[in-house]
Amino acid sequence: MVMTNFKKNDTFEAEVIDLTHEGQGVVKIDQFPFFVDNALPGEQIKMRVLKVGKSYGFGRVDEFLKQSPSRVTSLNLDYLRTGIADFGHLIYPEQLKFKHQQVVELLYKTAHKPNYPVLPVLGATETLRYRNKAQVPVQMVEGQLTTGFYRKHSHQLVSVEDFYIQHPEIDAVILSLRNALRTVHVKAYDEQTRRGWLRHIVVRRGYHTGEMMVTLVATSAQLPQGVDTVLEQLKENFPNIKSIQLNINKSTGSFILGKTFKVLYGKNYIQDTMLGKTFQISAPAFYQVNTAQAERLYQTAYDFANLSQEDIIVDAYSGIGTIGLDLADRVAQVYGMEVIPQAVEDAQHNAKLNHIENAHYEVGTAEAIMPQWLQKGIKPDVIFVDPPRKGLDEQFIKAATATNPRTIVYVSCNPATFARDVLRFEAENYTLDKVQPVDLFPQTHHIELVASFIRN
Ligand SMILES: C[S@@+](CC[C@H](N)C(=O)[O-])C[C@H]1O[C@@H](n2cnc3c(N)ncnc32)[C@H](O)[C@@H]1O
Repeated sequence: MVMTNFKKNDTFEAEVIDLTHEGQGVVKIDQFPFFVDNALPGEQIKMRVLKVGKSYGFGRVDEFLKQSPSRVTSLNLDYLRTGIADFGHLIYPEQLKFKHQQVVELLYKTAHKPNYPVLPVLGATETLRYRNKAQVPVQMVEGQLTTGFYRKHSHQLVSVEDFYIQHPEIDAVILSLRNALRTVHVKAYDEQTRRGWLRHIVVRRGYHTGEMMVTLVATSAQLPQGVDTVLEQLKENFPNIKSIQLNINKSTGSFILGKTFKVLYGKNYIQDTMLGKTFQISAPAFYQVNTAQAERLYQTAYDFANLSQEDIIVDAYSGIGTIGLDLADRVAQVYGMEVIPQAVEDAQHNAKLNHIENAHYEVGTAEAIMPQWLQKGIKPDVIFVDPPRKGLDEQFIKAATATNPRTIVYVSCNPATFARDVLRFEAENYTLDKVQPVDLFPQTHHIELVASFIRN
């Protein structure tokens, strides 16, 4: 019988038998599972019970009795506590094995495909300091404006100066800004009292160009005294900064960005290149955070598509047009759709910037626009989809498959929703062909993949 009369602070000696997809160790005491931070499979630990629920509990490591040879012992544990690097305690080759196994298991459990031959994960060369974007919360800690990251599942700020997986110039801008804002006594927003001005600092940096954009997310358009001088100094110290913007977010919710942007310095975008094409990226638009690995991801997507010069292509969930514009020279026409209007403006501008005349982008949801294109008689040979974490909408899948493309190439940042969508494509007579995970997020539990479906 499963024993459930555990109490807080009970201690047990146990072996860690597994890892959850978010990087917690799994321990079973009398069949009852506990999830334990900073514990790796194969490790023997003395575990202290923190919390007990009906069917599982949480524990913490009081002492390691035996550590795993795959453990990174030098990791600053704040990176685990905040989730900045929730796999950072595991050596990189083991991270890749675990991510591969996760995709195999999801295809088995959700899509009923035992032992699917998922290709080995394309690992990154740069496994640290690779992120081209930071979104850093700001809070008053002991009376001082502080930048850092929230402790997992909370809004309690842990002060961080070295963000470990972000480009060092991004960290330097955040630190310099924090120090200067302290000198002019800017107050961070307080979620309880709803007072204070600054909520987040968002920094983007083009991987190939080095161009930087700094966005201050604040509660009002009125700059507190001294901020204009701080920003003047910042752009002098960091000549790579080409854009400084203010984003107004008055809400009480947890969305980082509000709807209104105001340019304080320079342009309302920065530029970067991907696979040799130039892209304008505006503040609200999506741009993959690991450019080097995203280039390998897109290259794999093109290889899976077997493109020919006569092909008509749909680039669904197109963002600023990266997937469609990088391949436009190799095909007849590209049609893209995307829900964020500024991203579509970027895509249209990016087509011009790269002298591309055969790419057309529309604002709207993929699930609304794909049925319209079906009605209009657009007949794509290949459809690329790159949805957010929630995956594809059923209405989109029905309309997309009804246009009868020979191949559908699916770029996914969430293997769980991808596995669900595999069943939906199979119901419409498309068979899963190749699955290639690509690690865009070293040191974290996130995994990206590209897959192809072939018409039966
Ligand atoms: C993972 S990003 C991919 C963007 C682009 N393909 C790239 O590689 O940079 C997903 C994109 O889908 C957009 N999006 C979210 N929901 C959408 C929907 N229902 N219809 C169309 N686009 C949507 C987001 O704004 C975002 O730009």
